Parts: sequence; C-alpha cells; structure tokens
Amino acid sequence: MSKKPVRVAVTGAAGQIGYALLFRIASGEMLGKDQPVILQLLEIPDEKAQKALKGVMMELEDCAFPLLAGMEAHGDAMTAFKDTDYALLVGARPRGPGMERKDLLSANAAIFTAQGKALDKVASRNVKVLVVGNPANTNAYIAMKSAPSLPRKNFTAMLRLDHNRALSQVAAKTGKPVAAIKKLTVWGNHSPTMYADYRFATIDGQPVKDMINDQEWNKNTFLPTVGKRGAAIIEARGLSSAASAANAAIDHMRDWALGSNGEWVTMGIPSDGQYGIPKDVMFGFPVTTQNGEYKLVEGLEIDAFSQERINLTLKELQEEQAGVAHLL
Ligand SMILES: NC(=O)C1=CN([C@@H]2O[C@H](COP(=O)(O)OP(=O)(O)OC[C@H]3O[C@@H](n4cnc5c(N)ncnc54)[C@H](O)[C@@H]3O)[C@@H](O)[C@H]2O)C=CC1
Ligand SMILES: O=C([O-])CC(=O)C(=O)O
Repeated sequence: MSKKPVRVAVTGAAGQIGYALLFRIASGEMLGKDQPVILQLLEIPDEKAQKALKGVMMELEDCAFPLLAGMEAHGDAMTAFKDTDYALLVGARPRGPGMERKDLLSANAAIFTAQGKALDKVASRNVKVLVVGNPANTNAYIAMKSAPSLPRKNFTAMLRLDHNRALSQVAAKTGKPVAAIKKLTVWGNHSPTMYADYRFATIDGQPVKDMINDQEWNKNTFLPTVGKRGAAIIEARGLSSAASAANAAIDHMRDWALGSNGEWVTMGIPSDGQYGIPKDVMFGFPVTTQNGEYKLVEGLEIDAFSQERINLTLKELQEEQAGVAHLL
C-alpha cells in the first residue's frame, strides 16, 4: 500500500537554494522513493517573488514527479506551515563579498521570530525544522525560542555543508574516496570559527589522523579552507553557494528522517550541556540518527587544541545570542 503523503514546507522557495532543492525533494531524494510529498512553499508577499514562485511551480508540474502529491504557494507563514511535518527555513538574505554571516543578523533575525511563532501555532507537533538561512545557528536558536510549545529537539541548524566540505578536503589530502571516510565532524557555528575535526575519523578502519600526520596542514590549510569555503564560493561565483547548500539540506533531512545507519553526521542541535556547551546553544555536534531521532555522540576526548577551537566558536555563538536577546 502506498504511504500517506507528508507535508514539507520550504521558505525562500523562489530563491537560488530553493531552485536547487525543490526538484530533489519532489523526486524523493530527501524522504525516500516511496514517500509522497505535499510542498507548502513560502515566499515574501511581493508580486515579483510570488510570480517567480509560480514559475518554479510550473516547472515542478512539468517534471510530472510521481511522488509530488500536492503543491501550494503561500505568502504567509501561518498558512505555509499548517500541519507541516518538515520545515526547511531557507528564505533569508544571503551575504555578499566582504560580509560575515553574522552581519546578516539584523536583516534576518526578525524572519525567524515570526516563523518560529507560526510553527508553534500551526505545524505538526513532530515537525522537523532545518534552518539554512544565515546566520543559521542563531536563526535556529531564535526559531526554537519563539516556539515554546514545540520540543526543543525539533529545531536544527545546517552544518552539513561544512561537514561535506571537510569530507572532500580529507579525501583530496589522503587520496581516498569520500565514501570511505567515517567519524568526521564539525563542531560549533556555521562560520569561519567552526572546528572541523578529523581526530576520530577512519578510512577502512585506519585513523585519518595518522594518515595525514600533519598538524601544520590541519591548522593552516584544512581549517581555514573549510571555514572560509563559503566566502571563496562568493568570490568565485559572485553569489553564495546554492546547489551544494541544497544538497547538504537534502543530506541533513534524509539522514534525520531515514537514519544514518550508525554513521556519524554533523547537525546543529540545541545543546543539553554536553561537552561544556551551555543548554540551548545551537551547536554543531557529531550525531547518529535512527527512527527519526538524532543522538549526540558523547564521551569523545577533547584535547587542548580542540578545546581552544570549541571555546572560540562557542564564544561567537554566545555573542550572537546576546545580540538577539531583545527579540525573544
Ligand atoms: N547554512 C548554510 O550552510 C547556508 C546558508 N545559506 C543561506 O541561505 C539563505 C538563502 O540563500 P539563497 O537561496 O542563495 O538566497 P536568495 O536571495 O537567492 O533567496 C532567498 C529567498 O528567500 C526569500 N525570502 C526572504 N525573506 C523571506 C521570508 N520572510 N519568508 C519567505 N521567503 C523569504 C526571498 O524572496 C528570496 O526569494 C541565505 O541566508 C544564505 O546566506 C546559503 C548557503 C549555505
Ligand atoms: O557563505 C555564505 O554566505 C553562504 C554559506 O553559508 C556557505 O556557503 O557556507
């Protein structure tokens, strides 16, 4: 018997990430090739944006995706999020050259207060929320705090693009395929302070740390390359990453919904105090996922260098949080 359709809300649906994301959700790459979806698409209530959204919907229609069970255009979060099972909060201003993601806080924070409140009122009580719009961790924190009747664990921020970037850099350095790399993670904020960590990673059971054995490369090449990759894309393309961001959103939601088969993945999740990260800070952590739930990988050793990096990214997140306290 075919499965009951699930509702997937996507904001910023006519933007560049939206264009790289929707077709893959509708084709079953996110929730499985047997899972029908109803897309509830939100754009700003502006004639041009709504018209562009209609155009994207015409293209979705023209794909004749068997799993696309319905599709709606919205200009209001209160209708877009009605009964939604999944919410991908992409819609927000992107940065341009010379900006840091946190420079977007003043422009974007209000979006996530309003959308958190709307989710609180109308979404499924089990809604899985992924915040992509930057600064993603703090926006996810704002949305979570604005939705007090929903479980905190339902709110997550996207660190998966950083995780995937780190995988590719380690694959290039070791000459091994990305798929062979296990137990890699990225701690902290989706910003240049993030700490991509291959100390626990293995390839075919062998420790990556020993294969690389080059702390100078780790500190001066690997970490800056992964941490500043977003800016490098903006510099090269004149626009921020879109297809790779959409791909990471698909990976994040797919693993959350369908499980990671015991593998580590990185998700930005609200801390419960583990690793000395204060409760509620939306922090990138290693997790495994199963049966629609994520579970933090606990008990990892944090050496002095790692602690210093974790402290730095935590400090930045706490400053961002303090900067939005007046909205909550
Ligand atoms: N977390 C991550 O790893 C990444 C995050 N991003 C962020 O994702 C966001 C979107 O990026 P793009 O798609 O490239 O931007 P874009 O400018 O192409 O599209 C954003 C869309 O969101 C819409 N929008 C703005 N406010 C909205 C609201 N309140 N409700 C619904 N829709 C709204 C806009 O009308 C626009 O169509 C940016 O903040 C960007 O910095 C981008 C790449 C990676
Ligand atoms: O860098 C940006 O502004 C877009 C983004 O978050 C990324 O590519 O990681």
